[in-house]
Amino acid sequence: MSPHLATSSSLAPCPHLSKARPLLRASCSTPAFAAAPAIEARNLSFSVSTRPPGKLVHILKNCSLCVPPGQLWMLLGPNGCGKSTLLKVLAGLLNPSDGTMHVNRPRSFVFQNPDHQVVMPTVEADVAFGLGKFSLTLNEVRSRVSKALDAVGMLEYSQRPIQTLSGGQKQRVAIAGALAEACKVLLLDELTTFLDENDQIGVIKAVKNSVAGPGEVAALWVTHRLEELKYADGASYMEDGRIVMQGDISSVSKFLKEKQTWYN
Ligand SMILES: Nc1ncnc2c1ncn2[C@@H]1O[C@H](COP(=O)(O)OP(=O)(O)OP(=O)(O)O)[C@@H](O)[C@H]1O
Repeated sequence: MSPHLATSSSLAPCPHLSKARPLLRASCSTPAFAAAPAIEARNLSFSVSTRPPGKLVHILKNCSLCVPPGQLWMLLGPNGCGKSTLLKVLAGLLNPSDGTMHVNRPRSFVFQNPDHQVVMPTVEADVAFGLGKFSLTLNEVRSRVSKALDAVGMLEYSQRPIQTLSGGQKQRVAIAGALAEACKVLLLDELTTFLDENDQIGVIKAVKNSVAGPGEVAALWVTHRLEELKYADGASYMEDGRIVMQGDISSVSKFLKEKQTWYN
């Protein structure tokens, strides 16, 4: 399942963005995106064919987005609008039916349920788990594990049994595992859904710290929670399979506030 790779570095503006709405600042052709984007999608569509009578269901419709390296972007939208599907397409877990994309490698997908991503008995062993495929010395493994755990604020937990961790701490260990493998893109699917407020903030801060580090990591974070928007560098808002608005946080927040006013 290899995704289509785009060769161009510019993004066409989203065709579904109303001209009356705030400026689309996620276009890779704007000066803010002078660096090559870490994630670039152009007019991605994804459809599935249902069982008899074989109707084609269009889940993603011409989605374009752009995330620069070293930034955290959020993907927002109501239930069922296609956020997780878009993330899975970007992760290479689903093949788009149309459109092109480029995602820096290695890329890591972190799932919603914290218990689905930790596999080893201790924190340190879990973060080191994926490093077996590289030819690293023991010292190199230790160094990568320590740096990754430090980035997510979990260094002091390195010897802890995994089952003693909270959900958010498990998420942070999963992110550390990706960082230890020098991942360039983190695709994060509603990580905070099952977490209490403390754990939620701990995970967001861990992701912020990961993208702020020297590795030029980019993160795309799917969420329902508007209060998480303030931690992001930018956001895309989806409805019914389309990205209808994207840009910096103040533009997206203003757009969402106006939208609430329209509905109330
Ligand atoms: N394999 C599939 N076959 C049919 N419909 C699907 C399939 N996968 C997803 N869908 C539908 O596509 C839509 C988008 O699903 P998706 O999980 O991407 O939305 P979402 O925005 O992440 O939702 P939520 O916020 O509730 O997690 C939903 O209506 C879902 O039922």
